[in-house]
Amino acid sequence: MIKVADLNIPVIEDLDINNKKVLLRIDINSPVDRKTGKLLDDSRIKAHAETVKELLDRGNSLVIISHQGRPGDDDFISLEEHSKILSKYVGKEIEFVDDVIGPYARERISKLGKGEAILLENVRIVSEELIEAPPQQQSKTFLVKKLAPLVDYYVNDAFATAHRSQPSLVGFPLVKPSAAGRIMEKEVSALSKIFNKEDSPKVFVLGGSKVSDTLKIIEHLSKNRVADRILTGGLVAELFAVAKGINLGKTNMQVLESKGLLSLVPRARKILLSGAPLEIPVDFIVEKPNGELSSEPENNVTGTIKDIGPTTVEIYSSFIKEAKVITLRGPMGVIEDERFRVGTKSLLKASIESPGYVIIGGGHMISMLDKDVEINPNKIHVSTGGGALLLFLAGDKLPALEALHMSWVMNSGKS
Ligand SMILES: Nc1ncnc2c1ncn2[C@@H]1O[C@H](COP(=O)(O)OP(=O)(O)O)[C@@H](O)[C@H]1O
Ligand SMILES: O=C(OP(=O)(O)O)[C@H](O)COP(=O)(O)O
Repeated sequence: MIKVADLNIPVIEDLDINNKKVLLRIDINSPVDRKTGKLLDDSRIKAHAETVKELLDRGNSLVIISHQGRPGDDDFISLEEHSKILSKYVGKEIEFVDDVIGPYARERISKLGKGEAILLENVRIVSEELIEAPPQQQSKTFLVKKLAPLVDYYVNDAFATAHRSQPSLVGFPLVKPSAAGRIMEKEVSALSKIFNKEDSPKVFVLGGSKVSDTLKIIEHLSKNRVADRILTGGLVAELFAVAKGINLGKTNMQVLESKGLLSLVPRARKILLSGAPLEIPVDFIVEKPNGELSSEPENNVTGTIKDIGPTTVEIYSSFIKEAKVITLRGPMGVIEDERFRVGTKSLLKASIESPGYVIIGGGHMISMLDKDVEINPNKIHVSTGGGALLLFLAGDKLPALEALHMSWVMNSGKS
């Protein structure tokens, strides 16, 4: 059992999950190469292989579900490649089933033999999965009603999606005995130990392109007085620069507009006015229309912003050096292009070389960690989560954890 604030979260031992048919929700959402459609990083797949192996060793058969990307985005792809990589890490074939709730998937699940494991297609091809709603409502979705009767238990290992109240995360615990998987258990236990409210200064490095999510995170970090400094990069920084009244030039405004981000300017302004401890870059690496790269100050940007600039790296690194805990999520630039990895890599290096404890989250940030960096657990925690990690650290109750608690209360009669 793990305890998170007033929640009791059952783990595999609490339910004695052996020789059963288990629906296992994992998060193997990974960065995708836009040109080839291939996966750029398999850290999450490797991490979840551990839970898969253990459940199989306990004699269970597994129906594995996950999402990848969001409909409409380049990385919204099939899980077929994931199944091959997962098979490699588990050391046993995890058959890919090209269906989620249709007759083919249900037939395959019904015939699943002892010790077998299958991975269903990207659960977000079922449109219900995109809707966030309370667990009671999610437990009545087609997804839950079609799959739940075919399994004995539900195990949620998807810490990285624990902040979403979607059917595959919060619907099943209300209708099946449920437990947290090993990754969920390890993340929650490790983060609760590492992250003390009293340790300061706490520095957060927040970049990337999930701007709306990051605004929510910043609001929570700020409201709960968790962050001493928030260093912004990526599209998050661009939005705050605009909110501050800085002219980033026509091209960058067009980029923000095309991604629907300009509607977030009033919210970003409110965050700034509320006194959030927020820093924005003083310079950027930009790409000119002729392909030339240059470093430009924040108040004289002419090209397309692709990374934070060298002066920003220097200033941010000095804040990192003074921090007791550094949490990084979301890259500083367009890291798919090698030329724009310098900002992100430099801040990662500064964090690892600093005396503070380092928490690294989010698929893109993790993919920038050099493979030869030694991960000493007394110094670094590499989380499988990004948004979920940050909201957890900000003191939010994650819906997936709340649903597991509800399941425990319903099935054990204990609170
Ligand atoms: N200045 C920028 N302009 C456009 N995209 C950016 C910029 N900086 C970062 N990005 C994009 O952010 C994406 C990663 O962000 P995100 O998905 O939020 O990270 P995470 O893996 O933590 O979820 C990358 O695809 C990267 O290209
Ligand atoms: O990659 C994820 O989140 P993250 O980018 O915050 O780490 C999770 O798979 C959740 O994906 P979502 O933000 O599309 O719900």
